[in-house]
Amino acid sequence: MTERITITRPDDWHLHLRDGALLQHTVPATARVMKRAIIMPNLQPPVMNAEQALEYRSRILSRVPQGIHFDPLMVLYLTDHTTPDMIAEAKDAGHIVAVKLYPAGATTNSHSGVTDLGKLDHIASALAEHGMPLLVHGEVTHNHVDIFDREKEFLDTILAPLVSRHPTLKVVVEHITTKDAADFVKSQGPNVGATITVQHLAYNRNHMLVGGIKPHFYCLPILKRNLHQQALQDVVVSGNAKFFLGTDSAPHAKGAKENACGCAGCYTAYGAIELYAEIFEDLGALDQLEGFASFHGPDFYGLPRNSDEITLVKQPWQVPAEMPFGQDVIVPLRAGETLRWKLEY
Ligand SMILES: NC(=O)N[C@@H](CC(=O)O)C(=O)O
Ligand SMILES: [Zn+2]
Ligand SMILES: [Zn+2]
Repeated sequence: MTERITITRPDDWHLHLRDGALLQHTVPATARVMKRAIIMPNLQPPVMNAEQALEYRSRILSRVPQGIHFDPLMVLYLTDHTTPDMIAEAKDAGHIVAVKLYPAGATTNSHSGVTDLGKLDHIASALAEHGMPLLVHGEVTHNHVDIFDREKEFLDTILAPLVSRHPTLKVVVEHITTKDAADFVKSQGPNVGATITVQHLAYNRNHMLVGGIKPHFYCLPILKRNLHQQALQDVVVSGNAKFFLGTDSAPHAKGAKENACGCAGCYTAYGAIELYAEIFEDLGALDQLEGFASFHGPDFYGLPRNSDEITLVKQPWQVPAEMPFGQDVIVPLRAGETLRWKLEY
């Protein structure tokens, strides 16, 4: 039985840090283990231009614990008013590596997102020209499309046509949840990749809905049926380099989750690599963890792989029932449960 694993230091290619007082919790939780993270721009108001992105980056850096080198990779939030010039400016500013597409109304703080998904060609061309990836929350928002079908519908009606019109555009399908998305990404060229979260590997909709509704499993895109979970597990076990670690750690205070209208998002950053290690071990694929967590992401983004390492040891520890979160508390994914792997400091 493996008791200890050492891998190249990982990065998180999809992370929500929030802002203000919450950064004192969220930044150290990720910076303890990840060298870099793609910082999602869905603040209120969103991070829409280079200046806002660099200001947000300094607020994040001011919360990095001493002695740790953490590099937040910033992202612009695409709105109906984003112009190719704003993209060029972001590229020139440095530290801004991608642009994020939220279909308006698809998820948390997406109301400023794109309302007409058919009008993205000028943005796609600018991104392709600058070699900047388009990161997508891949769900349509039409009322008549069932919430469990929204990812597939987005791929079929929006993304596949967009990618075929812009064959050199780099696209990351974020937090994929379906076999359809895994198959779509596999069928495309090396310019199309995907992030996969802990919760979509570890759970399916039964975990959320059988025996009582469990709001801490509610995230978007929503957990799907088990055959989709299985398809995601299969791609990570296969070691396919198009798929990489993106926690989508999306913290919301306990009261906002345990609510008649609960927010979407799971908080996993506190134990991200430990949670993935457990799943990979359960899948008999611990040997694939390093590629998924540390190689495939930088290779896709065209960034260097990290040069230092981390070690995980088999040392069971109990996840707290709650953690401090500004004036509030947060309930982490796997609250009160025992995790098998621990980061060795
Ligand atoms: N994934 C989620 O359920 N929530 C994210 C938004 C997102 O990534 O879609 C959040 O910001 O809370
Ligand atoms: Zn999303
Ligand atoms: Zn997210």
